[in-house]
Order: sequence, then structure tokens, then C-alpha cells
Amino acid sequence: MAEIRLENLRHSYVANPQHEEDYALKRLSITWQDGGAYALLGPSGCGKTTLLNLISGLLTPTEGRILFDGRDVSHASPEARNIAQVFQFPVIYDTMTVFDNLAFPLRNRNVPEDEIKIRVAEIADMLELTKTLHKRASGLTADGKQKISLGRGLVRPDVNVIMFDEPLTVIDPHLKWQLRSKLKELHLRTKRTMIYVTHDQTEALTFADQVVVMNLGEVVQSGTPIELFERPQHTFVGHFIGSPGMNVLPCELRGGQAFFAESPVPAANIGQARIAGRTELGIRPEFVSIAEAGIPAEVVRVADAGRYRIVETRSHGHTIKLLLKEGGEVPSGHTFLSFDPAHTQVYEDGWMAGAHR
Ligand SMILES: Nc1ncnc2c1ncn2[C@@H]1O[C@H](COP(=O)(O)OP(=O)(O)OP(=O)(O)O)[C@@H](O)[C@H]1O
Repeated sequence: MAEIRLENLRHSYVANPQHEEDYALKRLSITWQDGGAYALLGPSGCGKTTLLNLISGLLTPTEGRILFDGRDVSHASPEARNIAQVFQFPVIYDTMTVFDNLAFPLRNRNVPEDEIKIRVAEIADMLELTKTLHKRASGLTADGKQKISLGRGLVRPDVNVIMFDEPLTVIDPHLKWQLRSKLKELHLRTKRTMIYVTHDQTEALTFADQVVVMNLGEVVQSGTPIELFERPQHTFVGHFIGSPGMNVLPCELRGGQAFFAESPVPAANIGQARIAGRTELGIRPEFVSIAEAGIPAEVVRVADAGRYRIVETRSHGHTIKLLLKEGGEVPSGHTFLSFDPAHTQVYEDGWMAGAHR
């Protein structure tokens, strides 16, 4: 396994890129530790596949370098990079047995048969495929086949990194959580460097120790699931992560204070605001509460979400959502809201004031 370092990496599909918008992947520098579990998370078209293809060697970067354990592989072939990849759809040989499918990557590298038996038995055990080892792969369900794909990715002990590209897309929703926890367990057991690409926040946050959030070809934040939740560096991260996402409200900054529609709103990072550009307040629904006084609002909708309710309010033409614990009283019509100052942040042109970019 290897440490993976991306240095000033930038990629354009245009022949002579001139402008920032010509780049499908904006400049990024990032280091992924040997043995870590990482996720690349972002909406369709944000550049995840481009980044994955640069790492695997299917694309050569327009600018920058890719280093595996300090060795520059930016121009090396995919084979020379020694990466295992698991794709959205199972890549297996239907006519072969499950055993032969799992043994395939090892036989390709001339691993002795005795060793293959041990390795395949180990991987089959981890993925609960032992009973099916001598069956033909064609007889398995879609998730059984995808388990074989995962197994083929995990079977070689000498790969630098294992990359998963939306691996649960074809899996039945009720089985997804099973495979998701299986993957996490596999990482803990094998301690391989793993990169998991997805547009699904639940998959990213449950799998990875560190999540890289991308939008419009740019990395907007890289952090632990808790950091992404508690300190979204960009309003996009606040919106994209969390259910419901962060409330984002326009605000005015004057006299060292933030105001939403003339109501003063204390914010944790007000001291770091430069009062430049478009200014907004970000507050997660978890940290908004009903109050006796504060920001006037109208309750417009209440949705039951099991252990809590999502209360949707309108204030000065803006929607503000809050979470109410079981048993909490929902006022009808007019009410007031208060924001927890420790979890209220000022954003300038989308970026958290004082954020290190
Ligand atoms: N071969 C290509 N030629 C030109 N433009 C491309 C090519 N591949 C991707 N793009 C563009 O690059 C941008 C990033 O695409 P990319 O496929 O990397 O995003 P993604 O996050 O993986 O999306 P998805 O989840 O839909 O696969 C998009 O604007 C896309 O249209």
C-alpha cells in the first residue's frame, strides 16, 4: 500500500486551456496517508471520475504531479501503478466459478496455486462467499456478483491503492447498508489505502475517515465527517451534507455584528469576517430552536422524521428549517427562532469567514 500525494494537479479536456473554466478539475494538492479510508464525494459532473482516472493512469494530468510513496507516477501506465479498481457494475467472468474469478488477478501475476488457495479462502470468508466458491458466477444475484468484484479488488496484497467507483449503485437498497458496513469492516481488517467515489453522503460518511467534497471541478473541503458537519468551509458543503442541509441566509455586516433582516444574529466567526463580497449566515437545522423572542418566522410545514420532526418556517421570504426532538411543542403560525451562536457562521462569497483555503 502507498501514500498518495497529488501536487498542484489540474486537468483540462480542452487542447489549449486558457481560462479557469476550461479545467474540468481545478488545481488541487492533497496527501492521502498509507492505509487510510478516503471518500470523494460530490454531485454528478463535479470531476470525481476525472480525478480517479488521473490517479489510475487512464488520463495524464494537464498540470501537476501524482506521487505514490514519493515516486512520480504522473506518466506511468495504469499497469505500472498497480491499482485495484471496483466499478459501478460487476466486472466478472460469468462462465467461471466464484473461486476462479477471485483467483484471476493472482493467476495473472503468476502467484503460486498454494498461495492462491489461501488468499481466495481468506477473501471469500470476509465477504461471506465461501459457500458459493464452486458455483458459476452467472448463478449469483447482482449483489453477489458485486461482492465478487469487491473480492477481486481486495485479493492482491501488493496493490498500491484500491479505488471504488460508486460500487453500490446496482445493489438493492435494503442490502446496501450490509455491504456498506462490510466495506468498512474490510478496511479495518486489511488496512489498505482505499478511495471510495460516490455522490451519496451516507456512503461517504460511513465509509471514510476523511471525505473530500468536490463541486464544479474544485475541492471545497477535505475533512472528517464531524468537521464537515460542524464546520462546513463552504455553503455548498453545508447544503450537500446533512439532512436537511444547512440553512443559508443573506446577512449584512455592520459594527462588528451580523444582521438577518434587521435582526442581530451573533456568529462564532464574526471577528474573522473581512466584510467583502456576498455575505451569508450558515446555521444547521440542528442548532435552530423555537424561542420567546428573536427572529420572527411563520411555521409552514412539519414533517415527521421518526425520532424528530423537521419544522419548515419562512422568515422575511427565506426558508429556515429546524429539528425538533420527540415531544417538543410545534407552535402553529407565528413564532420566533433563535440560533445557537457557537454553530452560526458567517460566509463570504460562499466561503466561511476565516477559513483556510
Ligand atoms: N472525455 C471528456 N471530454 C470532455 N469533457 C469531459 C470528459 N469527461 C468528463 N468531462 C467533463 O468534465 C467534467 C467532470 O466530469 P466527471 O465525469 O469527472 O464528473 P463526475 O463527478 O465523475 O460525474 P459523474 O458522477 O456523473 O460521473 C464534466 O463537466 C464533464 O462534462
